[in-house]
Amino acid sequence: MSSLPRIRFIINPVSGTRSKVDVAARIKLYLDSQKHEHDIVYTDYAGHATELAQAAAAENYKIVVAVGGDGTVNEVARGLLYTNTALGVLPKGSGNGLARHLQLPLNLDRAIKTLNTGQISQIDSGTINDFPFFTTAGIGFDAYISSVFAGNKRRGLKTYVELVLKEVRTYKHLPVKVWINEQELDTDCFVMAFANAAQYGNNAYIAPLADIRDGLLDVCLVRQLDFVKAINLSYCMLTRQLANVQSAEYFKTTNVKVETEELMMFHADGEYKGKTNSFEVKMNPQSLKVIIPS
Ligand SMILES: Nc1ncnc2c1ncn2[C@@H]1O[C@H](COP(=O)(O)OP(=O)(O)OP(=O)(O)O)[C@@H](O)[C@H]1O
Repeated sequence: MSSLPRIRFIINPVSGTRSKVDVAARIKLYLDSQKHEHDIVYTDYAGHATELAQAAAAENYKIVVAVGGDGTVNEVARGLLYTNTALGVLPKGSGNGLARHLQLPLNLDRAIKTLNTGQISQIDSGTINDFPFFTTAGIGFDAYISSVFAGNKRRGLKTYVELVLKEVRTYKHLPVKVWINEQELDTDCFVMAFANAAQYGNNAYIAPLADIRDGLLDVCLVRQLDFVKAINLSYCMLTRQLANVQSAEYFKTTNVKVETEELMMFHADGEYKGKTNSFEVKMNPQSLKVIIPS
């Protein structure tokens, strides 16, 4: 039996908006077979990627590569938390927030080649009510958008922007109580984003100061929003200026608690998780190994 380090590719066959290139053929072409052995498995259902990743970690695979969008990355990464197996990413989603934050190539062939030459690095992860996240979690408007997007057959940035512009006019802020950095705030909340990585994906920077290795959560609170402020906020997100705009408040912390009278929606890495009225968000420093460009 060969003693080369092993890589498992976990492909989500339903992710992505782009044409389906033959990923298996590209891996065969560009992965250095002198350095690694590899196998490829496909997910059969939502949640399957976590089981496949856990099994690979238990068998001491060196790297498990998520082939899909941030939903697939989340499922694979969850299965690798606190193990010796590193996460790789071949980005195939519409946002690719973690891949962009880690400066991984978005081009498939170059992303495969990075696995030959890359280095292993440790990053933080977070949890919202015990659901792990690696880029962002949130309550309020962004969770609402995740819930609508989840039921939408059309994917991609254009669909997402159209949805935000339509829904922002009618979505209402709610009163919340927040415990953060030994402060207690009674405030309105249109959206509260908890960021491990700087962006949602698509270079929309909700937390431009976020460092994925600092053990800290970057929190962005927007108390109220109207259409004009929303345009300004979107511009600031795309130009990395959100940490110092008037319509948003920005905090760095290790954990946050939020309580609401009315049920509020929440998401982890853009996946809608449900509604509740009590939230606890925490950091898990240095909890995941990832492979990044050298
Ligand atoms: N075989 C499968 N059948 C149905 N759903 C699956 C399958 N495998 C994975 N999933 C689910 O597909 C969902 C979407 O995956 P992912 O986020 O990777 O792609 P995407 O939605 O196209 O990308 P993006 O979020 O960037 O738009 C995940 O929540 C995952 O649970």
